[in-house]
Amino acid sequence: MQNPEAKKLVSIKNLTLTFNAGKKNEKTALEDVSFDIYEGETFGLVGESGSGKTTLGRTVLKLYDPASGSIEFDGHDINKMKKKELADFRSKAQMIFQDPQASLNGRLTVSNILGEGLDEAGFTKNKEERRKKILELLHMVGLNEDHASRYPHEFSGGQKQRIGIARALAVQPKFVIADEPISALDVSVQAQVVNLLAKLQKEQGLTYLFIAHDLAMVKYLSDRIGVLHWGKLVELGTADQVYNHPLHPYTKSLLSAVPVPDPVKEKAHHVKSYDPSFEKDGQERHMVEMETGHFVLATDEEAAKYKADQK
Ligand SMILES: Nc1ncnc2c1ncn2[C@@H]1O[C@H](COP(=O)(O)OP(=O)(O)OP(=O)(O)O)[C@@H](O)[C@H]1O
Repeated sequence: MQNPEAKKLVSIKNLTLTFNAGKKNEKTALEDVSFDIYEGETFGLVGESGSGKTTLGRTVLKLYDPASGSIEFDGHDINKMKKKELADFRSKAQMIFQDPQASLNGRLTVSNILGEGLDEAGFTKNKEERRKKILELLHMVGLNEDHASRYPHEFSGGQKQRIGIARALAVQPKFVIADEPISALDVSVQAQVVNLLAKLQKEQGLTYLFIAHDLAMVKYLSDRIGVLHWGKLVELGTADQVYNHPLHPYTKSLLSAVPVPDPVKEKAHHVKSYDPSFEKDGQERHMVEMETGHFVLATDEEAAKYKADQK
């Protein structure tokens, strides 16, 4: 948590969710899950495929009804919200999806995709203002005016994800669930999208629930991490605690699948610095892609070692 005084933005209590309840194919996807997400933090949620991460994200956005338990957003139970409160919640809490292609309407231009969000939130009084806001959103995510009239299929995966991010931010949310936002992207652009998310969080004071199966990336992004295993939260702690002193055997097994970077032994695939550089503990770092496909953040000295090792 960046600020120990921060208040709870999302509070999940004893959440249980069952698909196909009472049927032969009944499946309890979440069981008695409780945790809080504080304003301004990034909460990383990790677990293997099928552990319930996406289901949890969707339930927090009120896309699924839990069997029991509660979810509070800004102090209000989302399952007891009245129409106006619910509409407000829907714009305050947004999602960025794993597959940017599938989450963007292919029949709309980028301008209309972003404009739709602005219209929904009632942020556009007239055409000129709408156009200006669309350009602002494009610039915010590193795109430009020329991109506005194009369709999603005309963009690369990384650019599509930038549009997905701009779409989520059009309604000025406080809370963003990023559900494996870089998994579908080419490894060479993953770090750029992560940097963009980190930059936007700083600029706009966003709170993130960052869902991933890769503990290595989550460690660098998250203030705290929760580990889901078969629908249960088996570990919860600061990124450092979970990564360096895991308590649960499942977390340990997840970690053993994560290669621990060793500049001497492990060869890097690319050594790249991005602008703005990734920051950790107040120090600028290089994002280095390892041969295993994982990323590590390296100091100047470490990056130089990786580079030398590549030759
Ligand atoms: N709509 C649904 N109907 C029935 N079962 C579902 C549904 N959605 C998910 N499940 C089941 O619930 C469990 C949790 O799925 P979920 O998609 O939340 O996992 P996940 O951790 O996000 O996995 P992945 O990383 O593969 O996306 C799985 O066993 C899945 O098959």
